[in-house]
Amino acid sequence: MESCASLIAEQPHRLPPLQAATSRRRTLAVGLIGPGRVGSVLLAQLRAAQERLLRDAGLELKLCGVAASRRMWLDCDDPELNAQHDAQTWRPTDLEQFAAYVRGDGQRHAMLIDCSANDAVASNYPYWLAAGVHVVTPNKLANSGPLSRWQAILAASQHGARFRYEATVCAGLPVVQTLRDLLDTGDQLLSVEGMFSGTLAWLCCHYDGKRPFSALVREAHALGYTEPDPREDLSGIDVARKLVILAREAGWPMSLHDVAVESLVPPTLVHVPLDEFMARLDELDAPMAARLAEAQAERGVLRHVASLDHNGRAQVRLQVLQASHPFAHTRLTDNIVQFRTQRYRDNPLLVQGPGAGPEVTAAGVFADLLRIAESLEARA
Ligand SMILES: NC(=O)C1=CN([C@@H]2O[C@H](COP(=O)(O)OP(=O)(O)OC[C@H]3O[C@@H](n4cnc5c(N)ncnc54)[C@H](O)[C@@H]3O)[C@@H](O)[C@H]2O)C=CC1
Ligand SMILES: N[C@@H](CC=O)C(=O)O
Repeated sequence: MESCASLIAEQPHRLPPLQAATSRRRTLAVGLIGPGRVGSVLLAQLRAAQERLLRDAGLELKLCGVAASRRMWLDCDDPELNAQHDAQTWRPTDLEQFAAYVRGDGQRHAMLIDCSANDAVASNYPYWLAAGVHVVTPNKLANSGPLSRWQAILAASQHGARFRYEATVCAGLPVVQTLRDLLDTGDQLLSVEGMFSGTLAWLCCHYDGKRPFSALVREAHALGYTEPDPREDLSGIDVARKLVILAREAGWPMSLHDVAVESLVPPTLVHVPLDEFMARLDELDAPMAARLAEAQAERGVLRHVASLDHNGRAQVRLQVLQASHPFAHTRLTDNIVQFRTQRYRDNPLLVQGPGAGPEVTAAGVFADLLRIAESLEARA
């Protein structure tokens, strides 16, 4: 990855018939942090949509910069600068400088998209929002981390700049927005139950004893379903974060330590470096074979299930479900979220579909960008 131009390569796209020119032309300067599996797909999606958005919606997306953990590239969208070698070579990552560059003189609309899984990046959100820069992210650490930081982010987003994070829960599925709509229209959340891990859903569907569990984890990692460190998925922490995000959305001041989590990571592998964990993945095979045998003896299936209720009870665990259970028939990376509310007390509201993978996650982030863009006033 040497140049920004190569990070956001041209994508083929079909154009719909020309529509009326827009009366509300807006420019949105965008900086992307974390061009990994999700971030690089998002860049391709944005690049592919740029011309259509300008023509059909009057929205000019200016892709101003990309920052990875050690290197950043600025001026991505400036053809004149792109033609000059120097402007396109990387420089060491400095997020303060990066944010200032994307924000510009403060007169234009600006947005930072955090596609990292990094806590230090999330710590910047209150400052970026306070400086008028919109923030969109699939990174769960801000919403499920320290309560005081999350409250600082909410406070900073009350003054104009907006913060959106739909893809933090079940990737591209409309889960956060569905809950927001229920609450904003006066409903009350009673409980949430479901399957919130695309990785664990995929592993449970594929694990029938023919291939070792470790081989399937490696495949899920290669497919981009797992977190950068798959222990986040296997330990149940990633799902616990999603429960905390939904609980806080409902106004319940919950934290990670309030969630009872069953981990599938053997204690001997919890603290080893990621490389060593991946090399020793086969240590998961015997305990998982025992869990599968238990499920088969009960004529059931293994499913990774989580729940949260209005009394603050929250848990994440691997369960044996009978074939008659609605969660037993999910496919591939399917997530299910079952909201029980005052209105949907007897017959819960369900959201279901693929809950992991770079394409669907990037699209969830992109949709957040568009919702913010819809609310922007005309400004060059
Ligand atoms: N893969 C999926 O299906 C889903 C992922 N997510 C979230 O999306 C985010 C990205 O996931 P992946 O793309 O799979 O991860 P990844 O590991 O492929 O990419 C992460 C990127 O962040 C960059 N990065 C790390 N620390 C940084 C720092 N301090 N400053 C700037 N950049 C930094 C890395 O260089 C890398 O490019 C994570 O927060 C993950 O939880 C959310 C929903 C679904
Ligand atoms: N690793 C996560 C990705 C989405 O949050 C999962 O598998 O659900």
